[in-house]
Amino acid sequence: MKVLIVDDTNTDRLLLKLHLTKLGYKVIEANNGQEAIDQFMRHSQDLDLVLMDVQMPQMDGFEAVKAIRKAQADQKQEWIPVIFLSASAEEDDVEDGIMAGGDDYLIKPISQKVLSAKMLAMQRIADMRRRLVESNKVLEELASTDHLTGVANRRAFEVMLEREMTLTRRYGKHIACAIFDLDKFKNVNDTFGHDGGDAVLVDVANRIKSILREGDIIGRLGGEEFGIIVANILDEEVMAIFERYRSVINSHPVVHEGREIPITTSIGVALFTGNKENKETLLKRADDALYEAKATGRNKVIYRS
Ligand SMILES: Nc1nc2c(ncn2[C@@H]2O[C@H](COP(=O)(O)OP(=O)(O)OP(=O)(O)O)[C@@H](O)[C@H]2O)c(=O)[nH]1
Repeated sequence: MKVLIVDDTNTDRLLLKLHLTKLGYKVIEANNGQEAIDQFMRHSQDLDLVLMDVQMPQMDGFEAVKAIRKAQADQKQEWIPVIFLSASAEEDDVEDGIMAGGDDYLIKPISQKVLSAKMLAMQRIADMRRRLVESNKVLEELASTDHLTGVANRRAFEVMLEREMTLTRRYGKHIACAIFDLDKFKNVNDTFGHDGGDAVLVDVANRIKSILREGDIIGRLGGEEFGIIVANILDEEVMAIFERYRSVINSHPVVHEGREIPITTSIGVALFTGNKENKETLLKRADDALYEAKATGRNKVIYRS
């Protein structure tokens, strides 16, 4: 557990540090309110607890914690517990401390026994918080991943598309948004079973990933449909890039349980150049191009600039 000790009195700070280091905690220090804010911001990723003196010149502990809580909220950071340390045992001060964003309030001189017990309680909270952050990460990943192919699902793909469109509007580099739809996929399922169909979807996702440039994005939009975003693309490159994708998919059959499954895809592409268009209309243009590819024979790329 990593602890930030804030105290303007050197001896108090060093005694606390000595005690906590002996108990096995990692300690960082600050000797005034502003330094506490700076240290907090610098270490917020792995800090577990702040022990904050209240009476300090210039900026007192309450003010420092208020500023820390505000910065934390602005940057959507996790809550890190704060214990105030004060010589004042006034009830109003305890209340002010909690209102300022503290989680506990200890009265100086602090008994080592009480401090050790409080540290143990804070350790439990820190462990719980860490587990929560981990599970949130896993949940977030599950909520944004297609479970069959492991690529982004439609929701996550659309979020990334929106972000890429914002970047295009800001920096002017164009993006291509494409929809891939496997041809006659119903036949694949009918002939090779649902497992065969699933194996094709996984293989196709892997083939796309194998030639995806860094920074480009793949998602499964649903069924046998994938979305691709190619960033920083020039108008004259579009056809060659997507012909390459088409050929990596139809170059050789997918092998499932010893049987070969031939596969082709139709691709509709639309270019986004930073105009007022939104993601729905961009996807619609790609979808219209895809419809044209399907209607005019499949296994081809149709591009709408
Ligand atoms: N195996 C498998 N099949 C799926 C999955 N999701 C959708 N499908 C199937 O994909 C097929 C899509 O068929 P259609 O929309 O008729 O299109 P298609 O046969 O690919 O024909 P075209 O798109 O016109 O070339 C349906 O049979 C769906 O059941 C999936 O996760 N796994």
